Amino acid sequence: MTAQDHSSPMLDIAAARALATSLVDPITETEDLPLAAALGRFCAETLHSTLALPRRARAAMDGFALRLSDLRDGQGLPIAGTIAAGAEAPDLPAGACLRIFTGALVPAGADAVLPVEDCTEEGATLRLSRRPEPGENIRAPGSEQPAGGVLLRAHARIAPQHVGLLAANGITRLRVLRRPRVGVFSTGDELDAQSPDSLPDSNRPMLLALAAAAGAEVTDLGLLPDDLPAVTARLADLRGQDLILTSGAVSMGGRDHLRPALIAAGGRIDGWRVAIKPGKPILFGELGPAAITGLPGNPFSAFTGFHLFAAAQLATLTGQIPPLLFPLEARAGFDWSRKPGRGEVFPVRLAHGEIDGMPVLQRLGAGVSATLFPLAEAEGLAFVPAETSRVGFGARLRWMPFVHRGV
Ligand SMILES: Nc1nc2c(c(=O)[nH]1)N[C@H]1C(S)=C(S)[C@@H](COP(=O)(O)OP(=O)(O)OC[C@H]3O[C@@H](n4cnc5c(N)ncnc54)[C@H](O)[C@@H]3O)O[C@H]1N2
Ligand code: MOO
Repeated sequence: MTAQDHSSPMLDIAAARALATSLVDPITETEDLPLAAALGRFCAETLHSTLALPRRARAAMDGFALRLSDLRDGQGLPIAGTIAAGAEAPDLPAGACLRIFTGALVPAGADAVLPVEDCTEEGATLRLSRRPEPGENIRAPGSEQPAGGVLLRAHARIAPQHVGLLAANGITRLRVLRRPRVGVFSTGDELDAQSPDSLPDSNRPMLLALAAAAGAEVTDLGLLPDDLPAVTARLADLRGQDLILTSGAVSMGGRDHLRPALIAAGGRIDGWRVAIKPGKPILFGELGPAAITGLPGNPFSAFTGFHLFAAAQLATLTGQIPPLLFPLEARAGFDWSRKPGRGEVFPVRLAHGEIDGMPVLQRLGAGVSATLFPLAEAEGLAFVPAETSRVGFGARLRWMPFVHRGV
């Protein structure tokens, strides 16, 4: 595709996602890390448990370990002692019971632990208010985790619960993928602090933050000016990124230099423009070994473009299948008439209450892509298909909450 090609048809969302992800390859380089440094990283290999847990029978409640065959109706049991936490348990003496605490080793010979709530102590004698079931409140060896079970699959993102599970299995180091390297440019002389009517650059810090939250090692590549030779030279010099994100300069205007600069710098344009609102002017390309995704300049369009396409590229880089878009169902807590023609993404938050057992979403903002203000209170993004002309109160909606997957 050339930089002048304004007539090529717009991609639909699925085709654009497929194209975007086809431009990146899963990372294969790995590094070895201590468990404490692995949060948010992607596991390089499937980890299996080497132990069945618990290794030995342990009490599930504070109470008394006893042998069911010692119980006689109406008779108590002498309390022969206490099993201290962390201590080796003595054998259970014949005809007696032992005081035991949650997690302590069950003494050999005991086949139930009766909780303190179900007995009373009369001096050194235990009175039982009921007969326990065989095995009651005993965590049997291997009952919680099999040996050889999967602890963490290759490419899973390491979340706090994985840190706990691996620690419980005595794993203190693990092999993770190197982070995807993402460089972010913004474009436009109006963002230069020296210009007379300068605007704050919101997209670059936001895209750096989005990529970092998705697990990338991010590099701030700065601001590209509205000058074709200068943009070309900056792109031609670029090394060491897996994915380059830009915002702005990708539409039709005379200052929209990204496409010609990418070609002049030796790159390729693989796709341009997606049938979606907002975010139509978006570019998918390559620059040397890196993919380059040119997001629109309007800040909300850059934000949605990241969620729809760049997030899928990052998932692919880390060996994952990109998650489904808008996987959850909810009901509209608003009535909205719109112009059909393009699928539309808009910010939402959860309203109080439910309709037919489903969460209710409130639409935020007025569909203006130049502002991030509606995101102040947003909890996710919802989607309506191209043909929809009205979303009535209570209508079904698809949406995706903002979550940093797996962490
Ligand atoms: N004739 C046409 N004009 C426009 C079209 C079109 O199809 N034909 N598309 C419109 C749409 S939709 C969008 S979105 C914008 C996107 O254009 P660009 O990607 O080329 O973005 P810019 O023109 O560079 O900037 C647009 C807007 O966003 C502001 N901006 C840019 N970068 C940042 C940043 N890092 N932080 C904050 N704000 C930023 C910029 O100042 C402009 O206001 O084009 C429409 N026009
Ligand atoms: O599609 Mo633009 O991205 O409307 O704002």
